[in-house]
This record gives sequence, C-alpha cells and structure tokens, in this order.
Amino acid sequence: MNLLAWLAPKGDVYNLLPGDNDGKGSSTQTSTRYSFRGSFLKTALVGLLDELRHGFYVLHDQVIAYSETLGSRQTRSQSDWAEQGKRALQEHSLGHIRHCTDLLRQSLMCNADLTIELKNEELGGVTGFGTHITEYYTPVLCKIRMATSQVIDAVDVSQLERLAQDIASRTQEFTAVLRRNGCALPSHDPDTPRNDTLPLEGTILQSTLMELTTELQALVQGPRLHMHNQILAHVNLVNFHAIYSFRLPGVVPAEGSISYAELAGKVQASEDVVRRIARYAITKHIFREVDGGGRLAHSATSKMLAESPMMMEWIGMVCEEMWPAATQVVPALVKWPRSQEPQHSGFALAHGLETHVFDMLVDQPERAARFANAMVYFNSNADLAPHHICDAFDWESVSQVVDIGGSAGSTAVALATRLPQVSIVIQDQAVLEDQARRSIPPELADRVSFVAHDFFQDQPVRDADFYHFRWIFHDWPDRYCLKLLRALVRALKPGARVVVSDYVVPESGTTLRYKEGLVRGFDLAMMELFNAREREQRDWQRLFDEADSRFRFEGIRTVPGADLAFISATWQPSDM
Ligand SMILES: C[S@@+](CC[C@H](N)C(=O)[O-])C[C@H]1O[C@@H](n2cnc3c(N)ncnc32)[C@H](O)[C@@H]1O
Repeated sequence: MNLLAWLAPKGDVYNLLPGDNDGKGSSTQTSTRYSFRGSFLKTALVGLLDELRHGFYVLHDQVIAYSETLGSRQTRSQSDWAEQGKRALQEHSLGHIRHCTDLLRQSLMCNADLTIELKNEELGGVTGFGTHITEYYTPVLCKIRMATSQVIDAVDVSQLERLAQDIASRTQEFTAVLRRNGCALPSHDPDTPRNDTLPLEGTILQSTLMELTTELQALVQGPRLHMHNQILAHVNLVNFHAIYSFRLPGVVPAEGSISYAELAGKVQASEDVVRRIARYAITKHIFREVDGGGRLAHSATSKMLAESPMMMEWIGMVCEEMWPAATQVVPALVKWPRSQEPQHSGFALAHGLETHVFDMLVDQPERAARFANAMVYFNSNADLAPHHICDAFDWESVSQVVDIGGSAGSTAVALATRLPQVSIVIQDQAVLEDQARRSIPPELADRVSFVAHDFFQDQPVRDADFYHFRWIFHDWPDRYCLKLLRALVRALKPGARVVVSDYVVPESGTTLRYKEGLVRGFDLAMMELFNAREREQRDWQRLFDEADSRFRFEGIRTVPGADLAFISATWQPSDM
C-alpha cells in the first residue's frame, strides 16, 4: 500500500487534481472532490512540483524569447518586457517557487513536517511553515503509527530501530517544548515542580511518546511476556488499596523520611506488611527508600498523592466500589444477557443492589460524597476540565443554562466564571445539595443555583437557551437515555440547544492506540458499574432521532486539548 495513503485521515474530502486516480483503478478527470485518504499528501506534493515546473517554464520561455528578440534585432519596448514579466510573476512568483522548493525539501528530510495546515480564506491559502497543529494531527499520527506497526509486523529489526529513533527525536522535541515554556524536565525527585498542565504542543508530543514507547515495549517483550505482565498488573490494585486504606502518602512526612517501624505504628499494621506494600509501590515510582533502605520518603508520585485528596478519593472509589464490581461483570452478563436495566450490572451483583447505583447513594451520603469527589478529581485534569465547553459554542445569545446532573457544580462554576451574562441552574439529587452550595463561590451565587431534580421527570426549567448533560448518558443504557431526552420536550422552546458532553468512541484503529484504549476502558467501566456504555458517533445521532423527530442533530464538536466531545441538537418543531 502507498505509504502516503496511510498518512492522511480517513473520510474527509480534498480537491482532486485532474487526472488523479479515484482509488478504484479508474481515472477521474471530471471529479472535483476526492477522498482525503490516500490523496491529500500525494496531491500536495504533486502540486508543489507542478508549481515549480510551471514557474520554471515561464521564466525559461521569457529568457529564450528575450534572447531571440535581441538576436533578430526586433524592437520591443522595455515597458512591454516589464509588463510581461509582471504577469508571469503574478502567476508564479519567486516567493511561491521558494515556498514549493522548501516544502519539498522538508518532505524529503527524515524528520519531515507532516502537520497539515487547513486552508485559511483570509490568507488565501496557508503559510506552509512553522509549527502548526491542527485537529487532524492525532489521526495523522495514528496513521504513522499504523504504518510503522504494520511494517513492524513483518519483523524487520531495522523498523524496530527506526521506532527507537523516532522516540529519541520526539523526546528531544518534547524536552525542547518543556524548556521553551519554562516547564520542569520530568523527574521522580519530589522537589521537582509538576507539569500538571502542558501547552497543547507538549500534550500532543506526550501522547505521541506514550504511543511510541508502549509500542516499543510490546514489541520488545514479545507476546508471552507482554501478556504475562498485563495480567500480573492486577496486584497493583492490592497495593493501591493498601496505600489508600492506610493513607500512607499522608503519613510519610512531606520533608525527610520515616522508619518502617514508626510507619507501622502509625497505620496499625505490621512492619513486615508495611515494608512489603511500600517496596512494591517503589517499583512503580511511588515512594523511595533512603538511608540504606531502612526509611521511607516521598517520590514525586507519592508526594502528588499526599497533596491530592481528590485523587485519593478516586483511588478509594476504584478499590472499594469498582474493583469488587469488576469480578462480577461476566457473571452479570451471563445472568442478564442483552438487558437494558442499569441494576443488571457487575456492581449490583457485587454490592447486593436491586437499584441503580445512584439510588443507593441517596441513602449513603459518605459513599455519595466519595463519588462526587472522584468527579471533582476527574474535572481537575486539563483534558477533562469543564471549561472546554466555553470554547465549543457561540454563547452570545445564551443567557440561561440548565446543567442536568451537574453534581457539585464544576461545570456551572466554569461557565459562570467565563460567561458573565449567563445564569446556570444545577440540577442533581438532593443528597448533593450541600456539597454543591459549598462549591459555588460567593461572587457567583446570584447567577448559579442548585435545585434538586430527578432528571427522568419533566424538566421544570422552561424556555432555557441551553440544556446540558455532562457525563450523564454514559451512565445509562439506551432505553434510559431516550427517557432523559424526552423528559426535556415540554420545556423546550424552538431553537433551544441540548448538548451532551461525553466521549465519542473512535472507530477501531482511527486514533492513537493508547487514546482509543482509554475510551474503550471507560466503556468497560460503564458496563461494570451501570450496564451502560460509551457511544460512537452514529449511536449519538440515533439516540436523538429516536427520542423525538423534532430534535435536529447538529453533529459533534471537539475542542483542541479536550477529551470529551460536545454532541449537540436543537429543538425544531415543524411550526417554527
Ligand atoms: C457521572 S456523574 C456526572 C456529574 C457531572 N455532570 C460532571 O460532569 O462532573 C453523574 C451525575 O448524575 C447524577 N444523577 C444520577 N441519577 C440522577 C437522577 N435521577 N436525577 C438527577 N441526577 C442524577 C449523579 O448524582 C451524578 O452527580
């Protein structure tokens, strides 16, 4: 297969050069639109060569014609020559020819700039230079990865070396980005400042490096070791659970160290157990030993745990709520095949529930608070931060937003902070009311309010401009998602927008393997907790269409640096 064909994202269209091939073996002289896949880069490079060729011919013809004029002593005024030269340069300027030469040169270099600039109408094209990151970057990287791994499938050692070289050059780029942005270089030293948020170019390189290094590890290990190590990883949960239950990160002093005997006394466990737990953790860069191995101190990771109570809450939730549920997923699937009921889940079997998890939490405020804190932790990550929604829509005409299932108010606070004209009602279960009220800063209290509401009942806030569900639909099987949408219908005014912020599962193999793995991991976690799922683009459209034909599906928006997508529809009754 043509390598260039792999490098271009699937499904998009791009202008076709006359005479290019339609990919099915026939020549399509007349078509003006063409499959992006397999044609974009070829078209771009052929276009550059074409421009050089034409520029060269025009200049060449002019020189010949000029010398013939001189030879035959024909007379022609200087202004005629100047006029002709100007016309030729307008069509094929030297600047353009230089641009083509440089792009071709770049494309031939081993570290070619493969990022794609989108056409900019104002510029009348593209600049063609500089670091330009587009929304197509990830799919392009993915194609590179697929191209690389497909060739590696042929067990060619030199390809493995090329992967290592790629890692080396991306590492250099990554460290250059960190330096340029004043970020610390990565280290396990607890005193090194953390780079919890990176600039976008750093995040992209980080993803690329994770992809490439994971690929290298898998290949170097070979199938047997690769599998062996993956299944062994389940003991990580034993370790994390002990770290969480004994609250080890908080007990180890922020500065200095503690002896195992002292630590054991503080957490009321045997010294032997504490040492074994800590020493396993150390193999994962959590804690470190000092003074010849007799004392425990912080590493960068354990220090981060000590300083991140919300992350500890998430670890607790995983170890105490989700881990038992994980063991019961397959029994639940066997017991209730094809069920559309949320209580037919591994979680329900493991915890002896007959209701949905959220109904159980109503009577258990401590567990409810831990669930809500886990959400706060998730929302504190740059790629999951709730403020991304502000960049996904034009808010000028929006004054009233309802955040349905808005938990303790992370999204509402982010919206109200960025959009001074917007008022937001948070709706969630009454059990979250106190927590939500505490999280609303006093300066926003006149525009952000909390109302207890069951989102399966008719929506009480009528005629709002924007109804938002963030991380709600993935908690529910389709049957219930339809109910969520239909509960809105009576409140909607024409043109009202309904937005779901959730993952969109990529088509298999169309994005970085590790990124796809994250989303598919969430999909299995939703199966485990709620007999629910993450959804693909076509599933989203189908849900809106099936809920009510008056929803006009607008499509899916993404924001660079945001993991969740914004799936939107507007309410369009026929009498509008
Ligand atoms: C996964 S959390 C998402 C929270 C929030 N939207 C966010 O992005 O952080 C799901 C939320 O749905 C709420 N919820 C569950 N069942 C509900 C119901 N019947 N009515 C209203 N809220 C509900 C839960 O309390 C929880 O806050």
